[in-house]
Amino acid sequence: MILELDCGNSFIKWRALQVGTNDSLWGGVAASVSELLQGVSACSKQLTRGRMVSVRSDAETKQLCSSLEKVLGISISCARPSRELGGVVNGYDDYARLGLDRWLAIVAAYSIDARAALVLDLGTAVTADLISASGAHLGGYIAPGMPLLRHQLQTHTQRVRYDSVEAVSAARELVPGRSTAEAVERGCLLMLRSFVKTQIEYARSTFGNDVSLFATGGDAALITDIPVVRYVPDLVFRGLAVACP
Ligand SMILES: Nc1ncnc2c1ncn2[C@@H]1O[C@H](COP(=O)(O)OP(=O)(O)O)[C@@H](O)[C@H]1O
Ligand SMILES: CC(C)(COP(=O)(O)O)[C@@H](O)C(=O)NCCC(=O)O
Ligand SMILES: [K+]
Repeated sequence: MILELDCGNSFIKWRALQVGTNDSLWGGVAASVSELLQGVSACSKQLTRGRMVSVRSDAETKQLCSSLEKVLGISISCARPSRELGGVVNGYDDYARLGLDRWLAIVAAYSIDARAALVLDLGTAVTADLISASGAHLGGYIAPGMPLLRHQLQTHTQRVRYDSVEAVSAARELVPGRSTAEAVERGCLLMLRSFVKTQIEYARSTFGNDVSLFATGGDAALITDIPVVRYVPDLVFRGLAVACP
């Protein structure tokens, strides 16, 4: 079995796959390395190798990779930047600076549908990337995601305070908020959704209606009701399989 790891800025997503399939028998979301090891321990005996993508610093990525290799007794290959992969050409002036999670999501989107696409990834940051029908990455956008939006308000004000239980129930609707939790959660959610809708309008004005809209990331569920957005939770993992076959 192969261990796949996607190290974002907030969480490490992982899953274990039977080699040659896309069916994961185990998987999870870990906030720390110890939580990751705890989760992986259920299937660690069956692992034969691993592959990893990380947007953390080179030093942290290297350290994480080598400690996992040691503990699990497998070798782990790490996705590296490239100018071209799977028929997609990286659109950055300096291709190595494009976030690897963005790059792999783009490559995966094009491997699913070789046509023009908008790829949205909603995590710590929210990113939007455009690909032409011929596989040219046109570039993209980076904005704060939900965790950063609410955190900025809480850290730069004195009275914006509420607990996580209030936050969960506040976000169920979008009508004007009648408490701090409702006002902030709905305000941030509206910002996020407006960003996404603007990206969709831009993609349609660039490519016409012949464009696929992909969404992934831990907060993608917040926008999947927007018509024709295709939610692919494992988009980054699918790209990782192309980068590290
Ligand atoms: N099981 C989960 N554990 C943690 N966060 C989750 C989970 N499911 C959804 N989320 C949401 O995912 C967001 C983080 O998304 P993610 O794509 O993991 O970010 P990153 O790649 O930046 O680490 C959080 O804001 C949280 O609301
Ligand atoms: C934009 C990101 C911070 C998104 O990270 P995430 O929200 O998935 O943790 C990451 O892709 C990154 O660090 N990119 C490097 C800068 C760039 O893509 O231009
Ligand atoms: K992201």
